[in-house]
Amino acid sequence: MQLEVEDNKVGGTNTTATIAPERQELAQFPQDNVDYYQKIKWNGWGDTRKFLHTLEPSGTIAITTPTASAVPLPSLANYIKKELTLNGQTSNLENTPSIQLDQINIAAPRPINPSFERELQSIFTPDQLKTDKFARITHVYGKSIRDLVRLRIGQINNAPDLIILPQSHDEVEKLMQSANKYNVIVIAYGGGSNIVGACEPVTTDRFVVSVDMRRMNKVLWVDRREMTACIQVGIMGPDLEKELRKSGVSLGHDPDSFEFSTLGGWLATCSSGHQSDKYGDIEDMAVSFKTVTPTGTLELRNGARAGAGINYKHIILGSEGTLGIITEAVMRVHPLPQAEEYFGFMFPSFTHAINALEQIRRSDILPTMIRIYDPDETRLSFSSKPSKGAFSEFISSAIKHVCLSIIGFEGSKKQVDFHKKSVFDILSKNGAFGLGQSPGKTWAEKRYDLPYIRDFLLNHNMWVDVAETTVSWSSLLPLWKEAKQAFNDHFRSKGIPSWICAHISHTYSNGVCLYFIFASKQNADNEMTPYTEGKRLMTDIVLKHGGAISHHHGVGYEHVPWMNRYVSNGWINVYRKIKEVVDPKNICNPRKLMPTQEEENGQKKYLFDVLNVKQPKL
Ligand SMILES: Cc1cc2nc3c(=O)[nH]c(=O)nc-3n(C[C@H](O)[C@H](O)[C@H](O)COP(=O)(O)OP(=O)(O)OC[C@H]3O[C@@H](n4cnc5c(N)ncnc54)[C@H](O)[C@@H]3O)c2cc1C
Repeated sequence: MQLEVEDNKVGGTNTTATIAPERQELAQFPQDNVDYYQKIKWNGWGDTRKFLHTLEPSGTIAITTPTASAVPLPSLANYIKKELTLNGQTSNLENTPSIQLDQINIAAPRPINPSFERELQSIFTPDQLKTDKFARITHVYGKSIRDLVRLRIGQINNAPDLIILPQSHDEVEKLMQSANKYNVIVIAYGGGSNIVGACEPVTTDRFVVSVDMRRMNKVLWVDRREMTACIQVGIMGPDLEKELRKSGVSLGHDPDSFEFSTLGGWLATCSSGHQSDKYGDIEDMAVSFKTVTPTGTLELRNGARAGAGINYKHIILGSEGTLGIITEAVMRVHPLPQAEEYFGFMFPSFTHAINALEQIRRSDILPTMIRIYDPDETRLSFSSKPSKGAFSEFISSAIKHVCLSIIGFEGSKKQVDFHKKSVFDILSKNGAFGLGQSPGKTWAEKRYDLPYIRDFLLNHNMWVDVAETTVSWSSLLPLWKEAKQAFNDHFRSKGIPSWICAHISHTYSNGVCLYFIFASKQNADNEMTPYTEGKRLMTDIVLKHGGAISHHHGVGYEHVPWMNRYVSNGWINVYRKIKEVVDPKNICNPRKLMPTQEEENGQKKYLFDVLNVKQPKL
């Protein structure tokens, strides 16, 4: 490594001159002249090269990866058939393939204002401005079930007119000034991994630019004394960690979408990663950042904390691109852990597991991460394994109540040993049975793989979605029970099979993140109603139990109809006033995050209700 270290800082500000050769190479993205949006599945989750679940002629589901072809998952097909069953009948796995890209027609871009076009040409090189069909299709949606269904049937009504790939803060500033002058809508696009409709253009009357941030991918400096790093926020999770690790530090933010999301997206949606119990959620890691708004750039001071009025960073965190575009951020980092140990445990029931979790929280000696799966998710977890081990088979078929838990520890060896002892004592007092490090290791290796199953389900006439919330310890079990019962009752009473499971993935002194995954089959009319009904039901139940609309997925337009039940009107008005001041023409990602006045008065329908109500056959 040839890093230049001066005043505890590695690298220089806004320059690549002092950056090591390997970092310079990364800084010149795209290294292979291929932008990220070209490498990611346009109609599904993840990297086109990484994973494919296929149904073999034998009826077994197999998984194909770049290194191994068709590894069978012997229990998964049976699990899906059995669990998505009604009245004892076994569900079949019908084929419902996606449309091909070349079969999709989209409307031509709206005419561009010639003066705006001239200004763009003076700011950007031609390679940074894209209007081709592929670029427009890959920037219209995120990765929600509605998004994927619309892509798979070729329903693209409102693609952005132009995609811009800025490479510096200055370019974003010039773009924003120009867009504001010509009343052009600007939507920041990170990894596009949101599942709440947060990046979708939803107005039809103005020219729309999607600002793909992923070429802004440099770590500008690392300060090992203050343990902070200044980073361009278009960087994707793996590139960020790779760069930080060269300086012996890590951010410690590891969402399930880590491989395909950006630092800017994390900040703009208040994201949370697996290890939040130790390193905090993204808001705890963010020290300061620059936000380019239509009326100027908002900057924050660095520093450990300040009791000097409102904490301004919280006005931008979670604002989902509606107030401006974040370009660079100073983040807290931590030294690379000396020891990383992950373990599997089995609890006799979900209640035993929750009791243990609460006692661990109260002890203040926390693991880095702890995940508890309810019995349904435990069975899914065992049935999605490649090998048909006797133990896995036994668990996935016979056991009704046990719950798998994955518990991880990171830090110095001494710290890990100390934490392990305290946590293991609590676990054994609550009836947990140790499975050793093997399930923990498997979880750590495969932790980004589960979402690929969604593409398989869509290929076979099923849909799957998630709902997550932060709920108090006292409402946790009542919410879990009611949501599962109500979801299954709702669908089964209509003759539609359904399946729902849950896990707990982040803990706080006054609550936890409870995360549901639910699935059903398309109904006979092949419309989106089952999905919207399921989503509405789950969100209503979450609010009834005092849960947050979202612990980490954000609002977009999917959660807007519930916002005035979640925050008071006073706060909605405060947000609207801020928006009027920083974005008077409403060019930044309109109709997201908060209800408009017309939606609130009932003069306009919520996008949740009007977008995509009826779907043709998949
Ligand atoms: C399979 C799967 C698993 C997931 N797991 C997690 C998880 O564990 N934890 C979690 O927190 N989330 C998770 N998510 C949700 C999603 O990954 C997060 O919301 C993530 O933070 C979005 O980042 P992104 O870069 O993809 O942003 P995008 O989806 O591109 O954008 C999200 C919003 O942020 C805005 N935005 C993006 N970049 C900027 C910027 N530079 N300035 C201003 N606004 C910006 C966009 O306009 C949009 O409103 C998951 C999603 C999927 C599909």
